[in-house]
Amino acid sequence: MDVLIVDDDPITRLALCAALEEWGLNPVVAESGNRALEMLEQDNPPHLLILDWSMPGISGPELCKILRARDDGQFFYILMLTGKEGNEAVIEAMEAGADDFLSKPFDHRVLKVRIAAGSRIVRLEQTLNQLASRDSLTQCWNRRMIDELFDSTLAEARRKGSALCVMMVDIDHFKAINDTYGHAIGDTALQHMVAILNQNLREYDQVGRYGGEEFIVVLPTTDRDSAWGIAERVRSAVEYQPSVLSDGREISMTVSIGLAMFEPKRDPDRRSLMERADQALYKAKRSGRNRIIVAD
Ligand SMILES: Nc1nc2c(ncn2[C@@H]2O[C@H](COP(=O)(O)OP(=O)(O)OP(=O)(O)O)[C@@H](O)[C@H]2O)c(=O)[nH]1
Repeated sequence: MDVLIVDDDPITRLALCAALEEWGLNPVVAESGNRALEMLEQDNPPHLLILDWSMPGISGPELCKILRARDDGQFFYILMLTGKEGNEAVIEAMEAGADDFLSKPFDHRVLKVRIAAGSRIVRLEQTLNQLASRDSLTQCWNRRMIDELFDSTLAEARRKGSALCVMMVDIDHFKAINDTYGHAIGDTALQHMVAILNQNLREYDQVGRYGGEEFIVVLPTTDRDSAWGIAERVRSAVEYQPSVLSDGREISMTVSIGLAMFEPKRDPDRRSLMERADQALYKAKRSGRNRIIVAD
């Protein structure tokens, strides 16, 4: 687990780094509150912080308040490690948003158990986050999360004037797979389908499970032609890569795809774009399945 040490004193930073490494953690350092803030705004920041109180620029308590006021849903466990001591300092630090408080000089064994307690809370929070945002069968985003990601991707496309496409992907005659092989094998087929999607999409494309066998894929910075290419790659991969069971049986599937491109004047929000993708999917189903239809 990454642990961010925020301290302006190089000796303390070195000592903390050595201790954390010894305890199997991965220290990351910032020499000021301002630098820490920059680092915490990047992707995948550390979620466990050891924070000094008095530093040039943003102080420890100020940094706590800034992080607690953010509404990006990121969780940080903050241990304030400071030369200050006494109840007043504890109260001030924890009112600012610190989760724990330790005075310098500190006993290494006490820091170790406090960090262990913080790690447990960070892991618990990560588990909760995973449960709340992922579909438990396929591990792609669940409906609530993909809606949220879709909204923010759409807002960004509108702001930057960049392209955005969405595809609704639905397995053809999935009921027949369940009826023929049973529900458990139907589940395996759904997992296979998501694996194929992940293999054929880019890192920044987002896949969500929208209903039983219906998936939505949000394709940022993608124009209609590129989106068509991606959709065709997915469609043919599903057709030609059957799900192989442990006993060697192969479950063949096909998918129908409805594709729609974001048009700022026409699409005030996610719903109208999805409706067009949905209508295109419906046409794909009605006109024979195993095909892609692009919305008008
Ligand atoms: N195994 C499994 N089946 C599911 C799950 N969720 C939904 N289903 C099944 O998915 C099937 C969807 O069937 P329909 O909506 O009739 O669609 P279809 O058979 O795929 O037919 P078309 O979409 O018209 O090609 C139903 O039989 C549901 O029971 C799931 O999590 N696991």
